[in-house]
Amino acid sequence: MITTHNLGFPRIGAQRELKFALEAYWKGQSSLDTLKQVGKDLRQQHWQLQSVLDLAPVGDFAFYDQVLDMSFTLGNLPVRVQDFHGDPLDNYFRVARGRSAESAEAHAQCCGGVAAGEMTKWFDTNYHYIVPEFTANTHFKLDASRLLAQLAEAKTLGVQTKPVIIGPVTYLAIGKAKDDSDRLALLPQLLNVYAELLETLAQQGVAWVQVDEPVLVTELTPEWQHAVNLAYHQLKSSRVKLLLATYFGPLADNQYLAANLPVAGLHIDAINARHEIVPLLAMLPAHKVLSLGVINGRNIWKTDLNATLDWLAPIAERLGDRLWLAPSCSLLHVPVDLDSELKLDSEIKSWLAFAKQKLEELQVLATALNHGREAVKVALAVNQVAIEARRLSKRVHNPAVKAVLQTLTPQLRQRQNVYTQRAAKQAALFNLPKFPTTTIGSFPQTAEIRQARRQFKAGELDQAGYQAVMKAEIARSVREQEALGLDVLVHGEAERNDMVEYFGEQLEGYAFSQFGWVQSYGSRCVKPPILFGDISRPQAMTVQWIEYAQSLTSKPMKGMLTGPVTMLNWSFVRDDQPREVSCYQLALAIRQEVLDLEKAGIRIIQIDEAALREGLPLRKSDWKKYLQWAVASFRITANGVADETQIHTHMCYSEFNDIIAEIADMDADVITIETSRSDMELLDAFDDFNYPNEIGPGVYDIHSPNIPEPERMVALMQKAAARIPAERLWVNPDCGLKTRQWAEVIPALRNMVSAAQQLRAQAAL
Ligand SMILES: Nc1nc2c(c(=O)[nH]1)N[C@@H](CNc1ccc(C(=O)N[C@@H](CCC(=O)N[C@@H](CCC(=O)N[C@@H](CCC(=O)O)C(=O)O)C(=O)O)C(=O)O)cc1)CN2
Ligand code: MET
Ligand SMILES: [Zn+2]
Repeated sequence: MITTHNLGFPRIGAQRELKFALEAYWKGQSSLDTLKQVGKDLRQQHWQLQSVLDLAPVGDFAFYDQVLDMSFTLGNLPVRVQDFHGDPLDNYFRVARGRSAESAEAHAQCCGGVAAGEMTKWFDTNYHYIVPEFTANTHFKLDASRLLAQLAEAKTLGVQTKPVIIGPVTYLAIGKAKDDSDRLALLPQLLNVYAELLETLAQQGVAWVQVDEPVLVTELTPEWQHAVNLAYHQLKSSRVKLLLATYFGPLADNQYLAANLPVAGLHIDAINARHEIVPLLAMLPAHKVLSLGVINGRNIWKTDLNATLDWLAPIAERLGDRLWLAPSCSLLHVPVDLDSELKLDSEIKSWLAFAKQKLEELQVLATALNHGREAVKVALAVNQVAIEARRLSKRVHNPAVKAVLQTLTPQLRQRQNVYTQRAAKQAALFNLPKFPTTTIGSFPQTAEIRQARRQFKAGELDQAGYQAVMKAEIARSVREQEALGLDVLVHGEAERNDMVEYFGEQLEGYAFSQFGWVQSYGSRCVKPPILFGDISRPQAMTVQWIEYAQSLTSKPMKGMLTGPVTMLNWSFVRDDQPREVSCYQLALAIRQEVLDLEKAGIRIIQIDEAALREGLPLRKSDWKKYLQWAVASFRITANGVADETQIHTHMCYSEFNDIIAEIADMDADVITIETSRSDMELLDAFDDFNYPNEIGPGVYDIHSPNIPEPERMVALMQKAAARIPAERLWVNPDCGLKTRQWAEVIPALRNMVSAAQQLRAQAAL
């Protein structure tokens, strides 16, 4: 018999129950007990939904982040919070979110202000984890309380469980040595704690433990490969069986290593590494379980069950009981339940599967293999109809779009003249001061804005009423910016639910859900729009809003768009054509918007590519190909404008050293980037490369509620000016301000403008 299991379930809740419970608790509107109860209820519901499986995960639930949970399990808290007292969950939130010394919370006096842990994206997903911190003195100490409590909970409910933990090598690999010490030197000590953890679980009668080592799908140096070997040879004496889980890509060079580790089972992503499975069968020791991730855990399309069975049947024959089936990765990256979607077009809905539906698919596959396809004849037939309908649908294929794509010429990507010529014309037109100030686009998404949008969507507020509220917000943003004395203004993005979803809602070829929430970090979620067909732009998307904003001021108003690569990387995308084809289609659609903005007299246009750097393939050997079409797409979008029109782009959470040539090749007149947390070190890349165009290195971290001091921002800009000629520097925050409050934004920007004034005064000396 085939065993079915799951690697992880989305924990935010089908109606984002966890988000609302967390935010209520953080605002002091509910108790810790209430929050813990919500967590418990969600775990119970999620196990219930997974009861069709032979093994359900335990330990995949996290109140903020599963990596931070693991840090607590290993007793690896940053030094700055180690003497905290109070409830462990409060301390956990302090590490996650930081706390200012002025905070009104309990313990603010005795264990006061603390910086939040650094956040970075989890492999190539839009999920962000709290980076484990190490030093040469890091000492690990087991705290299994969370896992044991959840295990006990599951047992009471009669769930067949499989605890899930992050593996030791991945844990070290995704963390950061704060003192530049060698993280691998910590491995022997870390392994002792893992061994202790596994023994603790064995004592609870646990049979299998899933150990996630996604680092195996990246390029590993010999030292890291050796670490993998060392780790699992040391853990092999454990009394539990280990299922080593890899996902997000092929094992490639690590295949032999992974196949021969002394563990009882290996999980492979059979969506992204299908071609590796058959060769792997020959390599796999005869006793080992092979778990195949045959349902896509990163996308929302129905699985072609018949095709999957055709491929699986001989493998199942060969492996017998040793075959396990699962989604390719944790279902954290997909929404919970398609059944909640009552407004989604029924045809498109019939092509989709969310987490709950994916588990049902898994069940059908296992039944077909265990008992014959006859046993699930109806389910297979229904699936077949949906797969065929999608393949042939006229709504997916638009001949006009495909025809335009055939005519892409290199001229489309080329601006009329080089940067230096453009810059001279732009300087004459805008007449900006030195160190011009601007912001990245969004201003606070206030409760009023969200409420108006909710009422509009629910039909309680009509179009005119909604537009009036949004216009009032835009007017407020413009007023505030003028009062602050900023040089290049933005409209504030009040009308946008999200920088990606907003455009998805307006483009042909996209569908969007009501409840398709996916966690991005902590309590923050995104609802990735569903790119299902050929993309076109029926009408202008932003022009009216920007024109309105420009009408309120004589200062330049930046047009604000999301670029093609970011649209692609933060959407659920088609699996029936290469990503680059979808990207070029997006590029052409957004190019039209750029040209329409220009026609409307908007002379500065920002095209955000926040996800361009983040979308890099996990293996460096695949970078070149990706960057080639990603940069080409951006250039198609941006480069149709006159020399006088200034193109900005923006990227955040980025590291540029290894792709600086491609960033330069995007040829934006101005790029704004996140730099404040790295103390401008990031700019070394721009300096070494002799980056030719203008740069706005972020001078303050928008993730923190703290108000940045002018002195610190001046100092940061001076550091920047040591690397980049001052004539080419802009002054701006790290990223958009939508998650902040106006009460934080105003003083922060006031200080930023004051910093710019000081810099100008110094420059004039
Ligand atoms: N797609 C995307 N990815 C990104 C980013 C980003 O901005 N977008 N930024 C980076 C960091 N990630 C982030 C992800 C989400 C949020 C964020 O603020 N999300 C909001 C939701 C934004 C949204 O879609 N809002 C909708 C729906 C709001 C909502 O919850 N409405 C309530 C009603 C609210 C009310 O009546 O007050 C409801 O529907 O029940 C809207 O504004 O219309 C949240 O979780 O709170 C921020 C950063 C990286 N990845
Ligand atoms: N223009 C967008 C904003 O300011 C860019 C955000 S990048 C995640 O919110
Ligand atoms: Zn940003």
